[in-house]
Amino acid sequence: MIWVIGNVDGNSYKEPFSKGILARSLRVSSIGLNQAYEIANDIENNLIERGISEISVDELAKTIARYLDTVDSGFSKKYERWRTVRKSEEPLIILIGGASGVGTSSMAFELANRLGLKNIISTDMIREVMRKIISKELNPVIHKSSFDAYESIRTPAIRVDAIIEGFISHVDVVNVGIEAIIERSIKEGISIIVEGVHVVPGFIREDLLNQGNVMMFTLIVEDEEMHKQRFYTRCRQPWVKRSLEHYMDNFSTIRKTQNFLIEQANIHHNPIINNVDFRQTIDSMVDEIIDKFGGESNDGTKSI
Ligand SMILES: Nc1ncnc2c1ncn2[C@@H]1O[C@H](COP(=O)(O)OP(=O)(O)OP(=O)(O)O)[C@@H](O)[C@H]1O
Ligand SMILES: O=C(O)[C@@H](CO)OP(=O)(O)O
Repeated sequence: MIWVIGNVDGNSYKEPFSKGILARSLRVSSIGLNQAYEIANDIENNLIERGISEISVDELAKTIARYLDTVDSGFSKKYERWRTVRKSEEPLIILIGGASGVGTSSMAFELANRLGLKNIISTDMIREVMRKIISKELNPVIHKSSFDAYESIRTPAIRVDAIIEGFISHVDVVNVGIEAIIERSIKEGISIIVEGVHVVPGFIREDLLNQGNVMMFTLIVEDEEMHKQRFYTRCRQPWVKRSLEHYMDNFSTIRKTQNFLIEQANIHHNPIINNVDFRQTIDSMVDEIIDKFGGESNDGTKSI
């Protein structure tokens, strides 16, 4: 057996070498699952051939980077820069917003898998807790969907557009919960992905966004027909209880909320990703994260 020796706060620990853990850690470099397992297998065989029974985490990481370099220098650069992000003392907090149906929950799940993150929270769940605390009488808008919240605004719309007014009132309440999650994650050092329609650029406190490794993305689906299809695919799953009708009846207002999200993302210089191909979406998010927090690449450029 090969032992991997690590160090936490000056205390060393050892654990058995795991091909599964190694393979998963390679996924961040956009290496497919099969190739990642083949590489992990090769690296293990190489260690056995060299008669190594103990290896430090740093030495193992160097061995992996050297191996990846022989396959594709892009892989090794990405791998090493991701390690810089992982070694940061600050947790990674990724916020993924987007209008209903564009794929925030699906992409959060895929990204967590790619990065090996264990915590995902949906803003719909934060809202659900709030609905138990705040009565419909006190705050009717959060008891609606983000896109039809305008139907419950008590005071007449002050802004020109009632749909956006309703959306803002709805998001504003849930945002309090999002900020609490970010505060707690920073305080406890927990890396997390927060996803949902309530993640809107310009709403979350700047001082929180500037702390630690916080990164926000806005997902969109530019093509109307494709966006519509997403609701069909979601409702096709037998366990999904959301009614297709609710989203189809409100499709034009959902698109309006997407336009508002795009405007906000542009004003606040947040990355916008057109979520067409899921691999490309995840690759773009990973690249943006590594570019922002992974330091300079070896050749001095910021792009990967
Ligand atoms: N890049 C993609 N390619 C193909 N299908 C996708 C992609 N992203 C999401 N989908 C599919 O679109 C549907 C809607 O996605 P999802 O439920 O993740 O949206 P959402 O933004 O979380 O919606 P809501 O905010 O209303 O909960 C799902 O069936 C999902 O599998
Ligand atoms: O408010 C919304 O836009 C959606 C987001 O998922 O929630 P629900 O469909 O549960 O109303």
